[in-house]
Amino acid sequence: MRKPVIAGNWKMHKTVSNALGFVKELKEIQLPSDVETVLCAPFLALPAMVEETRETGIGIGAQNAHYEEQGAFTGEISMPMLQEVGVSYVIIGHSERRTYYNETDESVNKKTKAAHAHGFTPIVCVGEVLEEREKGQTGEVVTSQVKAAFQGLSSQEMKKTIIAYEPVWAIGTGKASTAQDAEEVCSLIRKTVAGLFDQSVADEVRIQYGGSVKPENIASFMEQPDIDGALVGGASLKPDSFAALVKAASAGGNS
Ligand SMILES: O=C(CO)COP(=O)(O)O
Repeated sequence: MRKPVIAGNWKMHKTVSNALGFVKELKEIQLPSDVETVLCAPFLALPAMVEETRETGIGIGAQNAHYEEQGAFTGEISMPMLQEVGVSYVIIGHSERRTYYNETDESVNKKTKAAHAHGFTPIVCVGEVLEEREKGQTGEVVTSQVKAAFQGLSSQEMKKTIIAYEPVWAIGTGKASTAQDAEEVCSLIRKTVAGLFDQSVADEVRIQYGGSVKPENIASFMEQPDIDGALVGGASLKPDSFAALVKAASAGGNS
């Protein structure tokens, strides 16, 4: 059984005090223990969030990191820096970073390896843009991103990696993929992992859907056999909405 994993990606939202206020409110809500719960926050908020979530079961993640340990990379943050403050997850290859910050399949691969080398759980994002979907290239695009991202990983590293399938046209648009279309791609991703490694690795790896996930539509995604959770932007910014997502992903449902 794969443990469902719900991760909030706050993107460039929340000051340190906003972030702490969120966590304090979230701690007042009883969250199910059968769902892995992660908050990926701006770098500045991470140390305080790690402290505030100790012994809560809530994991804290960064939204990016450099693959080099240190060096002349003005403005960047390295994995050892994140490791020291107690961060456990790192999002890699988000489409916004691929689009605006020149993230490539090659840098995604290097970052994924670096994340494992420092004991993080990477959340590696893949997904097609609208034009690729319209041309019927979704399968081809996503397969090639998966192959490039995980080249050279050990089976153990692959099993620990979380893959987030985020069709770019569904991000922040309010137009989520249908659950069936998302399942089709997530199933293809799992088959691709089986081809790169083996079936037992593919059976363990967790695949999230991301793109306009809300408390109202998350159940339809969680019902799919190859979807093990969600990576959520907008709907993760308020504690009650985020908690509703986590509860809906529990085997107990959202009742
Ligand atoms: O990009 C996303 C999560 O990484 C999805 O964002 P939205 O949930 O706001 O569509």
